[in-house]
Amino acid sequence: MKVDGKHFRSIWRERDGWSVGAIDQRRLPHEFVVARLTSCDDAAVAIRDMLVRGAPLIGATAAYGMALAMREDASDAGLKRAYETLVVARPTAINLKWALDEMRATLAPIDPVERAEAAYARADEIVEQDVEINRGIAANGLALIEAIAAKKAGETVNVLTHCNAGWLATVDWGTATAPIYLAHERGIKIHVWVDETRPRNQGASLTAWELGHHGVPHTVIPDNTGGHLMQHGMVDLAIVGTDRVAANGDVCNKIGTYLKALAAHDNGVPFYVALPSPTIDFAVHDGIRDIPIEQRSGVEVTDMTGRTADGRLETVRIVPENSPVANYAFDVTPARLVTGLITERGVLKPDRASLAAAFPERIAAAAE
Ligand SMILES: CSC[C@@H](O)[C@@H](O)C(=O)COP(=O)(O)O
Repeated sequence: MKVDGKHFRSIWRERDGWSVGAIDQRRLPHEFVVARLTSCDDAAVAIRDMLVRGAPLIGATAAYGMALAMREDASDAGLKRAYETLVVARPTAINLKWALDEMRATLAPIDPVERAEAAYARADEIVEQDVEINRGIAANGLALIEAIAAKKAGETVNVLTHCNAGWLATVDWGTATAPIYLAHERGIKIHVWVDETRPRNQGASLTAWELGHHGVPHTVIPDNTGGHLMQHGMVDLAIVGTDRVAANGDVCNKIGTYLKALAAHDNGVPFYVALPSPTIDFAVHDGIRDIPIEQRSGVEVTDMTGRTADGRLETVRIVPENSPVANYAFDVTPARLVTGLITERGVLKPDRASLAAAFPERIAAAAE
């Protein structure tokens, strides 16, 4: 998508042909800084420390991490070590394991001397595939927005989103934002309520940044505002992303998503989840019981970083010194609260039969 008129992706191969460039998302919205990853360890740290984040981008970074690892050591032991280093970088987004499994399936059967080249080629494919998938999500989600716009006879369509499931969380377009960007391109009047998304504020710092730089009208709201807006008819639909969808349609996403789904249900607001097929985990049958929920450092809760009036970046503590804090990074929204799953193969009912019918090849792979 565009940053002040110039097209960017969140990750790319650098001109040298082997190192990997990525926007350092820890620095946004205050500074636009590009990081250069030159080793498998760089990729693992970038994922762990959230220089890159968002389920599809985590997968893409891991794929390039495997390619970087194959330059260092393409032996069977090197392949195993790279897989094991990267797969533990973050626990919840299944796209990480999906991308690593894809890479390993490509690399394990071939001669080590060919592995580095093959790894870059497969990683590039994963990256391009992500963009294509998101274009599909954009087209399928657009139909939902167009239907609401038609009912509202040209009045602005108000979409609520949580966290950042935008182009920064993928390679390009985003998942939840893909239909929004396409609707905006098609001239539909659209406005986005952006949940700030405590504690890391991905909504306030990333979604607001990318929508603003692409020219999409939006308003940042504190996380607890959504229910009020829905009660007053100010939200036409919610679209969120996801880090893992279980085979039964349960949706794991950034902490707070569940509360928004409850508020949407109570107010008759359609609640959609946008996802690329690599986010479906057919090996998990009950999302609430079995999806691992990442717990992150309490510092993300106790401290906040921002720009001071005189332009300095400063971190301040907002919690009393001795108060314990908890930082569950994700929650699971039960399938019954989800209106539909916007995928590259259409808008699906959030249930086992619909997911299985749309992605039969993924079921077969999960059973192997
Ligand atoms: C298209 S990204 C979907 C999700 O990954 C997104 O909504 C989210 O929860 C991101 O969490 P994060 O902790 O910032 O990686």
